[in-house]
Amino acid sequence: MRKSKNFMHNLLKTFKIGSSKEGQGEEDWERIAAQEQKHFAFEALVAATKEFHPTHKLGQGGFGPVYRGKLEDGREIAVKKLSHSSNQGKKEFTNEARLLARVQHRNVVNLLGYCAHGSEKLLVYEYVPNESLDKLLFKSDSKKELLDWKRRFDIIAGIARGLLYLHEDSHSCIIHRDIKASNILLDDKWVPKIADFGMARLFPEGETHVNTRVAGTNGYMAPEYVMHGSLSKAADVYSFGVVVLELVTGQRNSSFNLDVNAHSMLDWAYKMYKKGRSLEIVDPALASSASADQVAMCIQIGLLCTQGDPHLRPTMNRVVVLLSKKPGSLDEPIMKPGLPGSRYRRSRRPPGLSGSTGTTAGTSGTPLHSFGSGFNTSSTTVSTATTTTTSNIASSSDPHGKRPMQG
Ligand SMILES: Nc1ncnc2c1ncn2[C@@H]1O[C@H](COP(=O)(O)OP(=O)(O)OP(=O)(O)O)[C@@H](O)[C@H]1O
Repeated sequence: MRKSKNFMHNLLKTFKIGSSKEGQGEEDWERIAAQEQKHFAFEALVAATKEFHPTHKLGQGGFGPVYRGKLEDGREIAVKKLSHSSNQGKKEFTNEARLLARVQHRNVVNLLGYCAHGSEKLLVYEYVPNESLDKLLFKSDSKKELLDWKRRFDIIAGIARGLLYLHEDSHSCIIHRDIKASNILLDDKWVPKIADFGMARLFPEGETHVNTRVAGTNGYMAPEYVMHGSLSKAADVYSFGVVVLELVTGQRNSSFNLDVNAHSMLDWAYKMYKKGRSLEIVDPALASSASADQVAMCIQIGLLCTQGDPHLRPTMNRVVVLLSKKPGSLDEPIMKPGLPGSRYRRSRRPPGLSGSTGTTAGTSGTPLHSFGSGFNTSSTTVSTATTTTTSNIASSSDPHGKRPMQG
């Protein structure tokens, strides 16, 4: 479904994105926007957020604070306020407005409207109550318990559908460029919503990749993008694969420390998979809820998506199909994750060959806890890696682990 062209047009005009015809005054777009009910009066947002009261603050993004609010009609909203000081933020802010105005999908956060009031610029979203995935997965053990396997699997499937929509089904291809756990919001029914389109790019029709300056988050960026600025849908697929493995392991890729011989969670996951011990990487919090074959399938999908060669990664279309299939019919990941040094070098084994190496044990419906001692991941030892992974390449200079947006 598309949002109305008028909404898009008026939004662009509001933030002065693109060209605007001379002579069309502010009254014009105010009038049309009011008709569409997409333009929010500043006063309404002030009232909804109790004058942007600190207790209503949900967090601080790259371009400014986000506040929770309630409109007079009862709708709950999240309001992003552009910081006056941030030039970088202004660019991301307008980019987010421009791209989100084009999309509408169950798994993409819904932009309800916008407000420009003097120097104030604000975006108004549906409020997504269950916080971002990183807060649940990495920041508190009690919250982690809320994410049983069924929820995690549904989250994986939902993000996959949202990304497929952005890549293939919205009216032009959108590459998100910053898929990560903190940009996945969860609603009251645990439906995942892809958020934060500050760095997203519209992709030229007919192009398979473009070269661009690197901007993204450590631990989630594909090696060909980090090393060569080569951006394609496969870069989002890579980041998605990282999120899948983070959901399975409960470990953040960029700050992994369970195994001193592994450079990152991805490196660890791949090595354990190759040893046929992949169930040992599963988050202990999932012991009673996960089924081994479904978990094994997700590990394999995560590893397929994070292969160093972008051509070997599945498309999001393929991922959605794989997730809907019965486990056991997947290709083998034939290449290690995030290997910039051996870019495009293929294994002699053809893709799709399912050899015995690295396959995971499990029969249909077998609960994970019946696989015995596999959960003691801290005692795992693996051979010394000679490869460098994405998380080692990207420097970590800010608390968000985010590289600055350069272009
Ligand atoms: N629609 C929403 N509903 C509920 N919470 C939201 C919504 N949008 C954003 N938030 C919360 O507001 C905070 C800031 O979000 P924002 O997307 O601006 O930045 P971020 O992703 O945390 O950081 P960065 O910009 O560095 O990636 C986050 O904690 C996020 O969970």
